[in-house]
Amino acid sequence: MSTTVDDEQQRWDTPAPEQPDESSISALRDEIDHLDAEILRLIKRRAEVSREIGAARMAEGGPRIVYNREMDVLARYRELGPEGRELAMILLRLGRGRLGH
Ligand SMILES: C=C(O[C@@H]1C=C(C(=O)O)C=C[C@H]1O)C(=O)O
Repeated sequence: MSTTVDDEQQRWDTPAPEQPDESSISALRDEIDHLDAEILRLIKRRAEVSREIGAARMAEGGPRIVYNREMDVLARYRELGPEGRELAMILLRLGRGRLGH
């Protein structure tokens, strides 16, 4: 494909997209690392609480799963789209089994 004079002109006229510089990328990565640590902590705690409730309920002869509560959890993550549903399903699964195994 050959370039025309107009293409060349366009290239000069179009501002380069804003690129974060190295130091802002590094700061943003630090924020991601911090967020991941927090998310992991919260996920572990959620699984713990969920298993505690499940164990208490089963000790009283109740069911392991309460579907209407699980539907509420799925609805909560709906704003994230299909991935939100997957995420909610994973959170529910983590509350049932051994964490991370
Ligand atoms: C934690 C509970 O037990 C189970 C786990 C749930 C959860 O992890 O959110 C929701 C419903 C139940 O299937 C509960 O009943 O609230």
